[in-house]
Amino acid sequence: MNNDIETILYSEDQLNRRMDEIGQELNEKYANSQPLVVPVMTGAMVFTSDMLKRMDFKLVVDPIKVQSYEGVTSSGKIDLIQDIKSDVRGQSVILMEDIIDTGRTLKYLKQLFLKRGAKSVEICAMLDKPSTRQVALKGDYIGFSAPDEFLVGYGLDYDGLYRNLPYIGILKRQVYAS
Ligand SMILES: O=P(O)(O)OC[C@H]1O[C@H](OP(=O)(O)OP(=O)(O)O)[C@H](O)[C@@H]1O
Ligand SMILES: Nc1nc2[nH]cnc2c(=O)[nH]1
Repeated sequence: MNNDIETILYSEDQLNRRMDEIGQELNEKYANSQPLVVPVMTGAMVFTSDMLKRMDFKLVVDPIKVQSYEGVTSSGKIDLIQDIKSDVRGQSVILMEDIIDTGRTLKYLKQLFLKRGAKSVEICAMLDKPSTRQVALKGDYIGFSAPDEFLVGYGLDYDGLYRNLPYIGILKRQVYAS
């Protein structure tokens, strides 16, 4: 285990097993449609690439990049850094995320796509922290309900680091308190 990690919360095996289940749900729901899958970069990169291998329906992938965190705190302001290329009018959109925390990022993106004319917008996230929600936002496909801790690994970063860990763990406080 990486030295900066306090505890592993979700092992690679647990993540894979849960993704198999979510994949089945998505395959049932989207069997006869062709959704636009939108990974919210950069955090959703690892989760999305693993989930895509479990999706057996026709789909198009078009990433979007937003940012709102400075260190371990939400700035409360969403910066749209790189937009999607597709026209979403009449499309079913699946937003892919590593984590829902305050809910601000996904609320902003869901509203943005609905305003642009998407037929539907669903949310698929590996983690959800319901206890830290600041705005009303519900995920449609959720891997795990997580505690109020700063988590890293499997796409989740602190200061750009730890995204490549194959598991999700709690970052030691001394790493970001120093
Ligand atoms: O529910 P919220 O409080 O809005 O938090 C969730 C967002 O925070 C992280 O992104 P971040 O802004 O750190 O950028 P990143 O994807 O590049 O890691 C994460 O990937 C989500 O997009
Ligand atoms: N790395 C990381 N990014 C986040 N963005 C919102 N919550 C979190 C979290 O717990 N960890």
